[in-house]
Amino acid sequence: MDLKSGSTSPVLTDASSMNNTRLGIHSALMPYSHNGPAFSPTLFLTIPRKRPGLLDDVRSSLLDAMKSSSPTHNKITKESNTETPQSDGDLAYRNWMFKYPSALSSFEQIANIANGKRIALFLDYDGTLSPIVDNPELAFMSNAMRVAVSNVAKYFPTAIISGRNRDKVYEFVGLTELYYAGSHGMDIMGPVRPSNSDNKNCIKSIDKQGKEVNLFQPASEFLPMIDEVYKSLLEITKDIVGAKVENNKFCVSVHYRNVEEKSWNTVGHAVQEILKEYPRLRLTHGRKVLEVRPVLDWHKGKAVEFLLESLGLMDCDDVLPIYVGDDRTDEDAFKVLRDGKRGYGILVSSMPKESNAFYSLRDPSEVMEFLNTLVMWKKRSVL
Ligand SMILES: O=P(O)(O)OC[C@H]1O[C@H](O[C@H]2O[C@H](CO)[C@@H](O)[C@H](O)[C@H]2O)[C@H](O)[C@@H](O)[C@@H]1O
Repeated sequence: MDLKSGSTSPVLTDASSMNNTRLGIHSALMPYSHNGPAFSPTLFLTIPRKRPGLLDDVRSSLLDAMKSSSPTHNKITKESNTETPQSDGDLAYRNWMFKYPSALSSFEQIANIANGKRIALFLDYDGTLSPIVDNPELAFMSNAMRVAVSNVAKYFPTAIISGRNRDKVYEFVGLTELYYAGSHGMDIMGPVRPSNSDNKNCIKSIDKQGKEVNLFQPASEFLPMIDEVYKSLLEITKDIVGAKVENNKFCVSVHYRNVEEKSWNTVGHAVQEILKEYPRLRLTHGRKVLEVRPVLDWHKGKAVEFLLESLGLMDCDDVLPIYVGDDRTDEDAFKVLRDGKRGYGILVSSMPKESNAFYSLRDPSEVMEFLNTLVMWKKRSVL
């Protein structure tokens, strides 16, 4: 693969730095960017030096970030599997939807733009295909959702891009016809292409069906380090009631969803203590989860570009990538699509929040409806 100089910021997406310019005409109507994939000559980020004496600031800002990492885990309603907004919140949500219209009510607009184009679909897993639940081991997707994903994959190349261990997300989804990227895109199983044959991070492998595939693991050298950190995190958090550490192969998740709020500081502090020993690892945030990952210029947005390239869809004017996700880490993918003026990010959220996405869906049940609508539209258009 051709490694070109990177244009994507290595800094985690921050609402205040987002380009919120809402274009009168959707950027997907504009010509595609022909800049090619934004791969850095070196994948490593520059580690910013912290000024000494800022530890307290760092700690309190970590706690603030932990508090704002996910809407309060309100009771999940049986019908919609959503974290129900308050009634004030409803008004705020409706106002927010002017900026991020529903991908369902805007479907006709999306379909008009997609007309004559090949859609490539990228789906996050947790909070997008499966509802957010207290126990990450039980975050199953429904059978109806599985059927919807399977149907959509019959018409469009479809990939799941998750923060989880790739094997784990495959176990949850269980569909062989998809492409899978785990560890926030640091573990991609995709098709073999001549373009990736000379990339040192790519190896040919055989998938569970015996098909030759390409395995892209840009963080492979971090594997022993991540294992070590996983064990240390298990040890250091073992007395924090409700804390859960998950090994996601090239990153580690430290869940605090089930930890009493008064102990969140203890969780954050424990993770920071471990990280002091590992300057080549960094901390990012998900929904009530702290994630430890390599200081590597690689994220879900780069994974989208990598997959588009691997599928031979990268520099094609007639390809429309759509990425559906709910989390901060999905913002990297939304940003890549927005900055590249190629396609749509769809944010799954039942709460207003700033995003680089163009459209919104409220919860996984709306994601399923959107997937089914895409399939119906495609079926009609091929008649
Ligand atoms: O990229 P994703 O597929 O969205 O994965 C992100 C993280 O998802 C999981 O954690 C989240 O979902 C859990 C189950 O609903 C929930 O309990 C937790 O609070 C959420 O943060 C997963 O367990 C993590 O490893 C992923 O990184």
